[in-house]
Amino acid sequence: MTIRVGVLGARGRMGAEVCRAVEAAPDMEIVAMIDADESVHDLADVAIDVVVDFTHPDVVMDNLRFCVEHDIRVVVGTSGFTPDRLDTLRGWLAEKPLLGVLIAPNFALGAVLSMKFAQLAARYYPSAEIIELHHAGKADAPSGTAAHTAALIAEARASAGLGKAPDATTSALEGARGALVDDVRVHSVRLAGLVAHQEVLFGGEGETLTIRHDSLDRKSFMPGVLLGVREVLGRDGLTVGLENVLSL
Ligand SMILES: NC(=O)C1=CN([C@@H]2O[C@H](COP(=O)(O)OP(=O)(O)OC[C@H]3O[C@@H](n4cnc5c(N)ncnc54)[C@H](OP(=O)(O)O)[C@@H]3O)[C@@H](O)[C@H]2O)C=CC1
Ligand SMILES: O=C(O)C1=N[C@H](C(=O)O)C[C@H](O)C1
Repeated sequence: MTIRVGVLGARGRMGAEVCRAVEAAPDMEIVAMIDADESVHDLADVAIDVVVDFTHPDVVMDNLRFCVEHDIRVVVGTSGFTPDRLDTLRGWLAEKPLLGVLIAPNFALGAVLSMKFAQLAARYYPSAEIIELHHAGKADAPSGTAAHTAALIAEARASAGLGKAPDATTSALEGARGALVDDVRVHSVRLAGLVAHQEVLFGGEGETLTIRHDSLDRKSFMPGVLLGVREVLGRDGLTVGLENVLSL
C-alpha cells in the first residue's frame, strides 16, 4: 500500500524538507501540499491517509480540528502545545475513537534520546536548567522541545521528592534568569546560523552533568517524521512524543 500524504506548511523550512523526504520514500506519495495562501479545507476532496503539519502555533489547532472532523490521521511537528490544547484535542478525538494523531515536540532521534536521558538524570541533581538555542527565524520561545523536557524533569523531580532548585538570586533584570516552565528555568537563544540545539544542565555536590543535542540540518528530523507517518496509521487516539513510538 502506498501511503497518501498531505503536507501543511509545505513551503516552510520543515514542510519543504518533509515533501522531499516523502517523495523519496518508496512507500509514500504526496497528494497535497498546502501553505499559508491555501486552506486546509482544500483537503476535503482529496483521498488522503495522513496529513503532516509543520505550520505555526497560531494555526495548528484549526488544522487539527479540520482533520479530525474529516477522519484524517495527523502527524504534528508544529510547536505550541500546552496541556489545555492537548485536552481540547483529546476531546475531539473522543468523538472519533478510530482516529490517530501523533504530536512530537522533536522528531530527531538524538533529541528524543537526550530528553529521555534528562528524565533519567533529573532525580539525582538538586539543580536543573535548560538552554535551548535556535535559528533566528523561530516564532516561539521557549521551544516545544524545551517545554517537553522541562515537564519530564519536573515530573521526575516531584516523584523523587526534590523541592525547588537552590537559587539565592534576590535581584535580577527581567528575563535574566530565563522563563519558568514547570518550575524549571529555560533560557532561549536565537542566533543566525543555528538550526536547533539544546543543553540540559544538572548540578549537584561538586559536579555537573550536561546533556547536549544538536540538529545541524533539518534532515535530522526526517527519519522520525517518516516513522511517525507509518506508525500513526496503526495508532488510535493521541500519542505525544516520539519516545512512545520508539518504545524508549
Ligand atoms: N517537531 C519537530 O521535530 C520540529 C518542529 N518544528 C516546528 O514546526 C513549525 C514550523 O517550523 P518551520 O518550518 O521552521 O517554520 P516556517 O515558518 O519555515 O514554515 C511554516 C510554514 O507554514 C506556513 N503556514 C502558515 N500558516 C499556514 C496555514 N494556515 N496553513 C498552511 N501553511 C501555513 C507558513 O507560511 P508563511 O511563512 O507565509 O506564514 C510557512 O511556509 C514550528 O512550530 C517549529 O517549532 C520545527 C522543526 C522540527
Ligand atoms: O522551530 C524549530 O526549528 C524547531 N522547533 C521545535 C521546537 O520548538 O522544539 C523542534 C526543534 O527544536 C526545531
